[in-house]
Amino acid sequence: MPGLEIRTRGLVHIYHADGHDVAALSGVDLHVTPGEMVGLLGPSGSGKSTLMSLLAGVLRPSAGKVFVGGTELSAAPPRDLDRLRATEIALMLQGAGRNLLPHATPDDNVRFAQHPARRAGRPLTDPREVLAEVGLADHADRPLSELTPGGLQLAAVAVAISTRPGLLLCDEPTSQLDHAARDQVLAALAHVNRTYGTTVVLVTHDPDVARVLPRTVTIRDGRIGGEGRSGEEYAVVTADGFLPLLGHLREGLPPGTLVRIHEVGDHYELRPERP
Ligand SMILES: Nc1ncnc2c1ncn2[C@@H]1O[C@H](COP(=O)(O)OP(=O)(O)OP(=O)(O)O)[C@@H](O)[C@H]1O
Repeated sequence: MPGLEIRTRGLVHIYHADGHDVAALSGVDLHVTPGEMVGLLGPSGSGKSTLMSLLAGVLRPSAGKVFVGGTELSAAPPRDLDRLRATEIALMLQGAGRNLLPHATPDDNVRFAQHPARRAGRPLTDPREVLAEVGLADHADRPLSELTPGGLQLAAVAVAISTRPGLLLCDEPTSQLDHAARDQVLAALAHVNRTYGTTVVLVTHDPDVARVLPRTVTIRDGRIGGEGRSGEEYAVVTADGFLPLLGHLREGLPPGTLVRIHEVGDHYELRPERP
């Protein structure tokens, strides 16, 4: 199916654990157009995995809205969410093994992942063809134990794309892989994005991966802290008119710094008051 659009409005997610509330996301407004390939960056604990779970309909937001394609996930009944996850939205969890049946072959894994879509009568691609697309044609019938870490991750990609989803969400798909395997996994994701127009969102900590993506979104403290487009870094004005400082500016402008903003021709200058 064609790529799905993502829109979030004021997305807030609070975990309640051990009598504490943890605000993982504090107002995220994100728009991803159909067929985009976007990297999600940000320090550990900034809320990336939480955002992925909300985009997959695995979690419901505490406040705000999530739209994927024509569906408001934040309001959809569990049955609709189950159907979407079985057919149109694929979530690759961090760690290839969490996405695979350990005692089955790659071919069996793809076939198993296609089962709900098959029952729903959707047309499906032959598992062999799906595996060939990610470069695993020769490993279709091998036990998973014979696959390299890169091979396992490619098998997880095959499982994720087995129903030709419109949205592919990947949580750190290249972590703990050597450079060659990382590039193979990235190439497989880029192939799916280019060939089928699948919208791809992937979390990464790897600057080399971020560099080759057309767009990156950085999450910081549960908010969008900046965007990168073709190697250029941008701050993004929030829906309520705030402008987060980009990482390196934060160091020079500690909390409480008074900053004057001057309009100079076609641009603006920030002038901090120095004590
Ligand atoms: N199930 C949970 N219960 C309670 N708090 C949670 C839970 N999951 C995540 N958190 C907290 O929510 C915040 C955001 O976590 P999240 O996993 O979304 O961040 P992340 O950016 O994906 O981190 P990492 O890069 O380490 O995977 C963190 O403070 C984390 O401790």
